Amino acid sequence: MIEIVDLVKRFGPFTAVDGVGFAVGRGEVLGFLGPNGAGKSTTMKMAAGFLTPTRGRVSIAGHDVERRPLAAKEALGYLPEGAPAYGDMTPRGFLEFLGRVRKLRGADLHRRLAQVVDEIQLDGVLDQPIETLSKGFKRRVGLAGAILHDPPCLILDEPTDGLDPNQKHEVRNLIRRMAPDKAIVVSTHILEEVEAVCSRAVIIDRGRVVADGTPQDLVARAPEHNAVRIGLANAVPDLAARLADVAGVARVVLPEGGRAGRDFLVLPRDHAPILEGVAARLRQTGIAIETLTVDHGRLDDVFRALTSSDARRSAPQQPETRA
Ligand SMILES: Nc1ncnc2c1ncn2[C@@H]1O[C@H](COP(=O)(O)OP(=O)(O)OP(=O)(O)O)[C@@H](O)[C@H]1O
Repeated sequence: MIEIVDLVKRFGPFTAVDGVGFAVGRGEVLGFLGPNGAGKSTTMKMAAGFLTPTRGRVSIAGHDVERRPLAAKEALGYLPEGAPAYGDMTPRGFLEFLGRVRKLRGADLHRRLAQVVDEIQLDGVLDQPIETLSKGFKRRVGLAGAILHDPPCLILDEPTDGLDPNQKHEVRNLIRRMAPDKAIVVSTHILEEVEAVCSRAVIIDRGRVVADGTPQDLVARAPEHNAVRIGLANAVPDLAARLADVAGVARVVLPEGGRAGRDFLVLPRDHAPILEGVAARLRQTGIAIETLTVDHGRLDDVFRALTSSDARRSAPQQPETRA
């Protein structure tokens, strides 16, 4: 439904987007991630037909954005960065205007408007000039405008930016509700949002795709994926040495904020599952265990490993303190 092929954007000598490509099918919510300045908004502007690519092409619901711009835009709802709107209009006037641009008329327009206003909870501010609304409400007006014509494809640039936690939750629920019959791209800096609503994540760094997979696939690349955390009732200073030769164990370190001699982080070699071996060795030693858990890894560790320049020069490190 949304197909982006080898997209490049140069501003003078600077390459902001450098060969980005991915496709999003119906029912998929793709989280588009990257650090500040990575090229997310520039990619989304090109995908929505608001910026001409230096190279590459985009198709929306089968329509080439450059060759069939009207058909492509009819099939697309786009929430740009900052959601620009006419400040002196009210949300009601603005959304009615957008609805008419989108060819909605009469009862259809009013039915759809009522539905969207209810979904995005805009009733309280419908008749207040947009320029007097809080940042969160302005963002919600933009989101209402993007989904008003119920398009099959959505590109949402940081849809929860500026919203309070309750509203963030509501907007994520709305995206989940819309997901089964739409193709959706959502850019965000909030990694928990990706795990909450996205079926797939693409990470870009300096204009290039550096990862593309399900959130679970990406988490499995975290340095601590399948590591085992041990908490002991009493200190056993030589436990690290006793675990060092368990099959698959790379090293044993003191976890961040851990208690020396009582807390241990056992890191596997190549994410090997080591829980059983570690547990068997602990049973043999007869040590009293307070807690024993497997780490699944965190998306933000993966994000940092793939996108920060320091991390790219060397493999992600655990704190150097030996347990
Ligand atoms: N019109 C422009 N002229 C020159 N450089 C631009 C222009 N638009 C964007 N850039 C540059 O392109 C790079 C990518 O910007 P972009 O806004 O796409 O990043 P982003 O990933 O959306 O960042 P953020 O997370 O901060 O919103 C940045 O270095 C930005 O300064």
